[in-house]
Amino acid sequence: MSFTQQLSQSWTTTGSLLTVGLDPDPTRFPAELAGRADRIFDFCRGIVDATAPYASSFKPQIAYFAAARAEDQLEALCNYISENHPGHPIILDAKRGDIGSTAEQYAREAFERYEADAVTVNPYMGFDSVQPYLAWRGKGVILLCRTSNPGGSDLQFLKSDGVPLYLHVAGLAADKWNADGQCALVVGATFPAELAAVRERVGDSMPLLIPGIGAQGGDIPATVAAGRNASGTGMMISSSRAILYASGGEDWKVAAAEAARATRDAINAAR
Ligand SMILES: O=C(O)c1cc(=O)[nH]c(=O)n1[C@@H]1O[C@H](COP(=O)(O)O)[C@@H](O)[C@H]1O
Repeated sequence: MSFTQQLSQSWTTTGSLLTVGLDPDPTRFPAELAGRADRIFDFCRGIVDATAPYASSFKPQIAYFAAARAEDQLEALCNYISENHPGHPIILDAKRGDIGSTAEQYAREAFERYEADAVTVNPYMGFDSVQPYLAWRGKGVILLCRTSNPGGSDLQFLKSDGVPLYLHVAGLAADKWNADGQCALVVGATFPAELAAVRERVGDSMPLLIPGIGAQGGDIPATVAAGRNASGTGMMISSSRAILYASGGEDWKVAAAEAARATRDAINAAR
């Protein structure tokens, strides 16, 4: 089954458009995990099991694992999610971008080493830098379009032929690069007007990964109104810190579950 099909199925079976972002920062872990060799894996496993009933996918952020020399724990986590929550696709947030020969290695890293279902990719270097990911048939390739951070405007809002760069990216993804239906786009919840413009440009079938709710302050009703497709789906609405660190105490799993449930419900109330 392709990533897009997995995602649609997961939206239906879980009744949730929430993606739980896995950005494990050991300085914010609960005291009970102190001193454990595999504490990054243990923390993420606790979060995954607690939030799976309220989420449709998981998005591990590779930098948190690599910075802690914990890529082995990311591998173990991806295996754990596939085995224990097989209906929840894994989106590896890596934001890679490089010439084709190097991109081939990044694609192997995402799809062979970590067995991710989709990966985030920076499209700035053009089609030959994206093609090696698309060569993995059925895998999702999620291209940065209008990112959630304020500095994203520095380049993404520059106009060419009267059209901002982020809409050129949306157009390329929709019209030229999506021959096998593998493309999706990242658009921040912090920019609902641009989110609406991207949805209008790409139509109903392209999934949008939407970070920026929770810790970055994006408005959930405005996000859903701008980003949903005609069936009220089409969105992976992602939250990391607001769920992961809902409590730093003994109740960390219960608090994460409650934050995920509340976020799912707020999204569904706006659909
Ligand atoms: O690709 C992403 O996931 C991403 C794109 C973007 O435009 N903004 C953004 O915040 N992200 C990621 O989404 C997560 C947001 O985390 P929280 O702000 O804690 O929910 C981080 O892992 C970011 O790297």
